[in-house]
Amino acid sequence: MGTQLLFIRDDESDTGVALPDWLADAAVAALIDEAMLTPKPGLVDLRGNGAHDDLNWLLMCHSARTLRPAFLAMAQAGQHMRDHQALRRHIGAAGRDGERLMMQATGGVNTHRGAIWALGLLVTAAAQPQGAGHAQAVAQRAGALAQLHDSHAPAVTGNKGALACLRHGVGGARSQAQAGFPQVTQVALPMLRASRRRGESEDAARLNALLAVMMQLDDTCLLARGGRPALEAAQQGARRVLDAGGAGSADGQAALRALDEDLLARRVSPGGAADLLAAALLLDQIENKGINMEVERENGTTAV
Ligand SMILES: CC(C)(COP(=O)(O)OP(=O)(O)OC[C@H]1O[C@@H](n2cnc3c(N)ncnc32)[C@H](O[C@H]2O[C@H](COP(=O)(O)OP(=O)(O)OP(=O)(O)O)[C@@H](O)[C@H]2O)[C@@H]1O)[C@@H](O)C(=O)NCCC(=O)NCCS
Ligand SMILES: Nc1ncnc2[nH]cnc12
Repeated sequence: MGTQLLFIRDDESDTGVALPDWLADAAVAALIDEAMLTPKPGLVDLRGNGAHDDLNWLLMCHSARTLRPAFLAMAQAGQHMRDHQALRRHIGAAGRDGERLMMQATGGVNTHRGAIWALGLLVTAAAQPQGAGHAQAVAQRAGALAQLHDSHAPAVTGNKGALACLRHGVGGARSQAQAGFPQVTQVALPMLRASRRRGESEDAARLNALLAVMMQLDDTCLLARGGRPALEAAQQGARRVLDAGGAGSADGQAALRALDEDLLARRVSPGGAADLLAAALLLDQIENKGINMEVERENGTTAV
């Protein structure tokens, strides 16, 4: 039923919180939930810094909170700006401001560049008053925004992800967004929900969603640090965990430990897949809110 719902587009939702504020809080919460999910292969989690010398989960959470004003600015623009080209330029500037805030807050460590991009586009699209609020529709609108040219963006970023795209002939974060986040809507969310339906714990469901994305994603974090061998090791290792029963089973947990050890030995981590898990957790919150509102409408308790 959730996929048929229209999202409430008023400035004030049922809880009295303006929609852009709610979306900014939801984006920050999704990033914190991702950072704290444990045990993730190669990534920062509650156990430690994974394959990263300069990261830990407290820094990831601090970075996430620092990004709230950037997500709020993007959601507010999505709610009020009707000219899509102008909106694209506006959120591009807000995204670059967010990157500067992140770098200041972390002392120059890249904690969330990919997440600012993905979740920034999604909060903008979710706040747009035209169109439906279910995950697929929000991701498609976000993809349409990502396809628009931002005339103020630097032609070449020189970032490691962009270089990895050129060297290995993959699309990376930019293509994933421009395609409407298929790894989020067609892989992560279905796995999250299927695991929940099977009665698995929320952590196991989220880990399974991460692993499902890892199996297929052209993750430029892995490519930049470890080339094709690292990407293939991560993809095959993720498949082995899921084939063994996933993060909720004893065999799956053993395979997950082996994958973690392999990625740590290679000093690589699936940072792009982690960002897309956070994007899935954000869209999950958005759809749940739509569903709750529909229930309240049916009960006659919320005027829409
Ligand atoms: C279009 C942009 C994404 C620009 O990206 P660019 O091409 O310049 O490359 P990167 O910024 O390097 O890569 C993008 C990040 O996206 C994540 N990612 C990787 N692969 C994918 C994928 N296939 N799909 C989705 N997302 C992907 C990944 O981010 C995570 O990794 C980062 C940590 O990496 P790490 O290697 O540890 O850190 P580094 O410091 O880079 O290296 P070391 O020195 O430590 O080895 C972390 O950020 C995670 O989030 C990629 O890194 C976009 O950013 C852009 O154009 N922005 C401009 C503003 C804008 O237009 N915004 C629009 C509204 S938001
Ligand atoms: N948990 C995490 N560890 C390392 N890099 C990341 N990028 C996004 N989330 C991450």
